[in-house]
Amino acid sequence: MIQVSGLTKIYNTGAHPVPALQDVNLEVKAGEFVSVMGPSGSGKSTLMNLLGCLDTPTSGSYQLDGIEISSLDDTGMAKVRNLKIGFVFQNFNLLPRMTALRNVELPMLYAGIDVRERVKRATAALERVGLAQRVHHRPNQMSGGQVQRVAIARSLVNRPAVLLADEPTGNLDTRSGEEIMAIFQDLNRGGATIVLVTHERDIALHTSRIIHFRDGRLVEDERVEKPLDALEVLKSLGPVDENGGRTGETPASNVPAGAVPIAPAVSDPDARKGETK
Ligand SMILES: Nc1ncnc2c1ncn2[C@@H]1O[C@H](COP(=O)(O)OP(=O)(O)OP(=O)(O)O)[C@@H](O)[C@H]1O
Repeated sequence: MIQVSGLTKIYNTGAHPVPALQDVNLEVKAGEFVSVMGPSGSGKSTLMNLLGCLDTPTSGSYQLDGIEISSLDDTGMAKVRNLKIGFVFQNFNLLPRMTALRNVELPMLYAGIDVRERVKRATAALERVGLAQRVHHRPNQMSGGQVQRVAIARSLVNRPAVLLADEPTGNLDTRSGEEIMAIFQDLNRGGATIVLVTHERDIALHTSRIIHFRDGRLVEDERVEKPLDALEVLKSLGPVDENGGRTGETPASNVPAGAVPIAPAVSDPDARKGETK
């Protein structure tokens, strides 16, 4: 799915060139769930910007889903970005005045999909992340975890080849972070290819492979024998309190089981039993 060879990015913006990425070779197969770790300044964001077609490398090759990205012009990159890549960011990047539904519709608007299909797909994506009851809410009417789930729904609607998530749990409390990881794990089990940047090893341990960066170089490619199961971790965190565990969060009991195909918002994983996908 992703094939990177000799990828190098040198920033020439200051007095001295900064080699942010140096000779990176990496393959991510379809259906893999990979995390990227490394100290601040090690090149993680630079890598994600290149993988996400938001920036061009100084040298090296990058193929996504069989397309050689380094040979594309800006228009070609924008097209690949919109159709092949789903982004999830730490700070959510939703439009504050728009409802969840409208936010999720946006990538399809840019892709020229008609309004009926947009609403249908956006509604289904919001249901998939457990937000059937929140489609007409705006971001400021939802908890951080819910807003991030809207962002994940938005990242899915164009059926991307790969999901790129940059610190998606960075602004969330432990439980909300686990709920987000439960969604990613469920998407991955359904076949999604996911690359996720995190500073937290506990989060990285939910993925089956951890790629470590240091000083712009890929220094270790670690296999995780038994990735943590987010639903199990949620179970170990105990039940949410009467208010859903945190201000503004949906109490799990308010989410009808039928509307939550993957049930990451439901803190009791047993509640998923008997559901069909
Ligand atoms: N636009 C830019 N212009 C100049 N230098 C840059 C630019 N973006 C990043 N850098 C430099 O490139 C190097 C790698 O930065 P990058 O943001 O990729 O690291 P990171 O691992 O994502 O760090 P963090 O965890 O703090 O986000 C750093 O030395 C950084 O200062």
